[in-house]
Amino acid sequence: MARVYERVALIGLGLIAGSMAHAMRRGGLAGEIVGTARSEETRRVAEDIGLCDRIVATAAEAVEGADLVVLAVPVGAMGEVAEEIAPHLSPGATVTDVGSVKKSVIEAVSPHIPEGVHFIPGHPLAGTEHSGPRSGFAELFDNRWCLLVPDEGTEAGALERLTELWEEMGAHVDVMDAEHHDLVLAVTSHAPHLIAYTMVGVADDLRRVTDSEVIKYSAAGFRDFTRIAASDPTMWRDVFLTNKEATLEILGRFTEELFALQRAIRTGDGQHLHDYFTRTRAIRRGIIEAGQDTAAPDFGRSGTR
Ligand SMILES: NC(=O)c1ccc[n+]([C@@H]2O[C@H](COP(=O)([O-])OP(=O)(O)OC[C@H]3O[C@@H](n4cnc5c(N)ncnc54)[C@H](O)[C@@H]3O)[C@@H](O)[C@H]2O)c1
Ligand SMILES: O=C(O)C(=O)C[C@]1(C(=O)O)C=C[C@@H](O)C=C1
Repeated sequence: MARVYERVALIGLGLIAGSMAHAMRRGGLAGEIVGTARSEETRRVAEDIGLCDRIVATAAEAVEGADLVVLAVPVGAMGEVAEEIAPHLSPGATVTDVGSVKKSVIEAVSPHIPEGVHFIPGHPLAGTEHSGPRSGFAELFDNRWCLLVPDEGTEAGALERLTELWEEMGAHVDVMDAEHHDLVLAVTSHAPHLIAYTMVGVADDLRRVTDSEVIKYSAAGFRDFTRIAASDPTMWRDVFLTNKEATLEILGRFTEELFALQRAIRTGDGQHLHDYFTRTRAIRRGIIEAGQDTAAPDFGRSGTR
């Protein structure tokens, strides 16, 4: 047992906070885990399944005496939660978040952080399409990256302690600046989600138009799209609204490439298609060879809200 924090407050009790609760329990990393969620139903479910040591009604109450506060709500709600908890934070406490976008969360949260409290934004690169208090599991972060976004003023000791927590929860930790984070994630996560949402929408429209069985007989690749497109609508609405610039930049590039491939198909330019697919295949093989294919196993959990 390696206790890293005495009292951890989890604000928002969904997939990520729930998985953190399970992972902290697995490693004995927190003296006490206090949780809160906006909805009474979520708090009741969390209470029923014993997700935390204590469930309280408000975020203000949850952070009292906590040496770590984790904001695990949709990115669009981070600012209002930070404002609510600010007067109740203990001096010397660390506030972190797990939001999928970093620049906008920093802009929304930082102004509320009092003097003497450390704010170290974070983002575990691990998730599923499920959400809610029942969806979390201890293994979610095993062998996955967690990116931390300290600034020049971040106290080394506070960063070390948060790094230790994530490592003890199974993750590899890297440090990145917010702007770079948002661009990288636009490529690796945000644009792919939008493409999946679009592809499933197109198939659904087609089914209505032709009355064919597009979805019933969908092949494996499309099934993967439907998994991704089942992700939480509120979370993803907020991701696109807050990572607007980087996502639009990547979608612009994506559209250009798509047009080039479309043209190659129309003109019968097999060489272009073959070269393109050879290049992308090499990327996948490179990832496997470098041992970086750390996709988490599907534990088949279903989520409720
Ligand atoms: N799901 C993923 O794959 C994933 C991965 C990494 C990071 N994240 C990020 O983690 C955060 C939480 O995501 P999750 O998947 O755990 O979500 P979730 O939907 O499972 O849980 C979100 C929690 O926040 C609460 N909440 C929602 N709106 C709120 C508001 N306005 N004020 C207070 N509480 C509110 C909900 O009641 C719920 O308890 C998000 O910022 C998301 O971007 C998600
Ligand atoms: O596996 C999934 O379901 C995910 O989409 C997880 C995923 C990702 O894109 O990799 C989604 C959003 C996050 O911010 C981090 C991880």
